[in-house]
Amino acid sequence: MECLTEAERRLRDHAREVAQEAAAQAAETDRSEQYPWAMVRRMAEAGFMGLTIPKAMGGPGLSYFDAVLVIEEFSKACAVCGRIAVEANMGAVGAIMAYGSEAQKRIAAGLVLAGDKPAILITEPEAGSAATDMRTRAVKRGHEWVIDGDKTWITGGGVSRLHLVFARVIEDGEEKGIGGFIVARTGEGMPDGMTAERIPSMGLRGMPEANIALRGVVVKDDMVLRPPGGWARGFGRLMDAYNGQRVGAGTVALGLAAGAYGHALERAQCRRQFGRPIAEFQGLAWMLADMSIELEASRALIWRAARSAGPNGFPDRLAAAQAKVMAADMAIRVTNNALQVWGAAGYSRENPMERYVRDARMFAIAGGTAQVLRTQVAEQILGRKLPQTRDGFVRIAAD
Ligand SMILES: CC(C)(COP(=O)(O)OP(=O)(O)OC[C@H]1O[C@@H](n2cnc3c(N)ncnc32)[C@H](O)[C@@H]1OP(=O)(O)O)[C@@H](O)C(=O)NCCC(=O)NCCSC(=O)CCS(=O)O
Ligand SMILES: Cc1cc2nc3c(=O)[nH]c(=O)nc-3n(C[C@H](O)[C@H](O)[C@H](O)COP(=O)(O)OP(=O)(O)OC[C@H]3O[C@@H](n4cnc5c(N)ncnc54)[C@H](O)[C@@H]3O)c2cc1C
Repeated sequence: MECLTEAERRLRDHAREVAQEAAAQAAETDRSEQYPWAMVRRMAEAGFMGLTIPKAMGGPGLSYFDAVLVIEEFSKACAVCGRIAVEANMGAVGAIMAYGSEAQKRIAAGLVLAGDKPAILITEPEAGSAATDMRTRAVKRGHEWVIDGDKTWITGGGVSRLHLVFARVIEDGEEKGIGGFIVARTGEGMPDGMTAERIPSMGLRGMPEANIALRGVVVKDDMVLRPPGGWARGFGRLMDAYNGQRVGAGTVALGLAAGAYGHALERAQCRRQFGRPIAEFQGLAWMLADMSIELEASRALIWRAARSAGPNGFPDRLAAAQAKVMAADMAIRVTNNALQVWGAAGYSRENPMERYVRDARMFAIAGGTAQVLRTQVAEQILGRKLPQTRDGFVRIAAD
């Protein structure tokens, strides 16, 4: 029941083949907590970085659905590589390809096709779920902008070259809305005014997460990303693009859960207790059955969301949120049960099950928590805003 075209199947099989190399280095990447540079070079050579970059910009111009097929294969093998494939095809690069000037698109395409995984800087210490409370400011000064603020939990902070910084736009002394600012690293160090401090994390340890301080970062006017509709609608249009990354993050959750399930299925058939394979015990057989059902359901929602890319070229907001919530919650259950199938051996750091469990935990937090995304789903199906501030409904009533 795959319903893939011949080209899609070929792409998926190619990714599956290269992902075997990612599998071989996944344990060492986790142990060393080092970004897998060699594997990223391999992914770039094989054409998996910048799949969604249009042909006019030197990319293959593939779809979000094609990217999803690739991300799932890498995530089964090494979830860090899966996340790299997400940010090299969605999120910041998607926003720049949709809204950027020719020059901006060329810069982004050049970096990503050469192997860069861009970073998206939204979250702040006091503005996580409430991202619109961000305090980072970009103040217009002549033909340039000066950015000051603090971002946190920035994936790839310190290794990414291309940064898309979300900031409050201050023009003529007035606040206009939230916009995107492109900051690219040209030399070895961080861009002037930007510093990264690594945050030790539970899973996906080969991917640096960082606090990023922005102190007087200067961005030329031609590196400002101007989504259609003006600054007042800037955040919403940037989030349109971000829906692509939500689908990508859900795909990593799906892929790593599928990887853990594959190991559990094998183990259940070769491990024997009471003189027979443990798969014969109904308690485990039903656990495996539930895992397969949840995986197929998640894949169906992810594929539907990836294929939903509307006229703006991005996946549908409701479909993306539904798919991400389902995949994130599912991955926690499936990886945990897969470890259970392995018994004590699953608890050992000498096999990948405990890594899958740690790696799965982030997807119900990052990219919109499972709670916040449920509210987004509710808003879409009810067709009404559900304000989260205490005075939100009072304000709506007053309008
Ligand atoms: C959107 C929230 C921050 C809630 O904040 P507000 O209640 O202040 O905002 P809203 O009024 O709901 O929205 C403002 C504006 O944006 C539009 N919008 C919001 N979400 C979307 C969306 N998904 N798609 C399209 N448009 C969207 C909304 O319609 C309004 O537009 P107008 O002004 O009316 O035009 C909060 O709900 C939220 O999403 N919080 C989560 C923040 C988040 O996802 N952060 C991700 C950081 S990056 C990351 O984690 C990377 C991890 S990885 O990829 O693994
Ligand atoms: C591994 C990882 C990678 C990340 N990468 C990036 C990145 O590259 N770029 C970036 O900008 N950010 C990134 N983030 C940050 C991520 O987007 C935020 O962690 C997320 O949006 C939640 O914010 P918070 O952690 O501050 O939690 P909070 O917003 O403080 O939430 C704490 C708890 O309260 C709940 N909660 C909050 N508000 C509500 C509400 N209205 N209704 C119900 N429950 C609510 C949440 O669900 C959560 O359980 C990353 C985070 C992680 C863990």
